[in-house]
Amino acid sequence: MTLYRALVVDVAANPFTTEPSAALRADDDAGLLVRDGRVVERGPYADLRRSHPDEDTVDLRDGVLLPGFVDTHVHYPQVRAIGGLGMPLLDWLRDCALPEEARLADNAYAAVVAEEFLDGLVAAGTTTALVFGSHFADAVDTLFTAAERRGLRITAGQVVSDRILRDELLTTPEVALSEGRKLIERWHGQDRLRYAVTPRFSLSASEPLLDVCAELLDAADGLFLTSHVNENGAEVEEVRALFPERRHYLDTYAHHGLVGPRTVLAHNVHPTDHELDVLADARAWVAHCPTSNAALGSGLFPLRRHLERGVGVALGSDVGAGTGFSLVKEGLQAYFVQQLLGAEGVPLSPVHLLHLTTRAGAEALGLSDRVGDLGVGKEFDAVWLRPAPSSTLAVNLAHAKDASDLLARVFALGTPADVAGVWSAGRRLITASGT
Ligand SMILES: O=c1[nH]c(=O)c2nc[nH]c2[nH]1
Ligand SMILES: [Zn+2]
Repeated sequence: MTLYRALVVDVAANPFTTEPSAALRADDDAGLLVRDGRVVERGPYADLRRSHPDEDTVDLRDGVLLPGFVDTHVHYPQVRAIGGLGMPLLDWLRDCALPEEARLADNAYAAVVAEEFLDGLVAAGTTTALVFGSHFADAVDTLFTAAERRGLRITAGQVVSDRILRDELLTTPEVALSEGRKLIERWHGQDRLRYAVTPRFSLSASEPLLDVCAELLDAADGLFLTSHVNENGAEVEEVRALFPERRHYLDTYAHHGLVGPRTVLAHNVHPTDHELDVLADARAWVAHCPTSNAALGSGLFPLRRHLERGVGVALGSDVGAGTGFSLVKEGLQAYFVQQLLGAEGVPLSPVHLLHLTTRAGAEALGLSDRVGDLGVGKEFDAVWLRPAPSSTLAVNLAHAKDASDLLARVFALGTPADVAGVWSAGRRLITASGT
């Protein structure tokens, strides 16, 4: 067993339904006793030390210990495609993302990209992610192999499309079914890995391919479905033209039985009220990706309408349209967007931001009994933020008046450079750069 000593800050209840100050749990000089990767006791360090005098202590008092971040939407083959600014979605896909994604046909290339991608997650303090895979089955296999080696909690799948994209990225319903089945058999439920059926978006998926997605979703218990929806005005119009019989964009998925409690759809910047009702009834989740939405000019996310209609929302970095792996940055950008919406926005407190970056993601991924906070019984997935001495963040942390104020300063100023340690199920993770 190991005893961790730190200022521990996490969220113990949903601040959208509980008073944020009551949802916040902040323990100064706390002890977390970890056995077999799980938190088995939490309390004042002095008490735990007294009752466990022989356990090793890891002293993390310099800085703050948070639950590992949960990224509910991030693209593995786009780690080298970050920073393509100045283009709307469909141009960005054509000129920036898809040429890079095509390179993963070479599995040696994919193996290097997989390590860069996982390094990016870990360096940003992300320990759990729902990952958009590659169009190439071998590259997806490579990602799972690398994630298993590191002990990260990854849900991912092969991206499938059979129209509109460049030829190398297209499959057929028959091939998608057979490759998907093999990947599910090999990886779903293996260690901390699970499979997500992943039509890229209905713009690039025919009705027969969406039928195959439904068939794959039935191939094992606990499979996830992830895709994109309602991201950009031109995209929504094109989907409408391609699916004249469907009521709206969401219906292109719902019609095939693809919208349920293990569905996570990215963006949803432009939903109709009926789509929000369908999502809420299905208990499906939306991955809000605020830096991506700003970078591509997709729009300002209507969080208030999602909350009022009962749709669950978590956060995604959406690398590479998003501007990096940091969920701290996504949290800050989510806050900015709601501020910019004025009376239509939801004023987000620092507790909301920590909730959106940790607990909400765990819930979206059906993992809230295991990760998302650092309570007793949860796995020790944690990120230790320790800013460089006399950095602006260090100065601000030293002058925070309470835990909520400290979180506000973390979200305003924190970057991956402040991540000094990351643990996944009690195991310390190391990146290529030595985090
Ligand atoms: O932000 C996005 N990134 C993508 O890679 C993508 N593909 C379809 N729709 C998308 N949106
Ligand atoms: Zn995306």
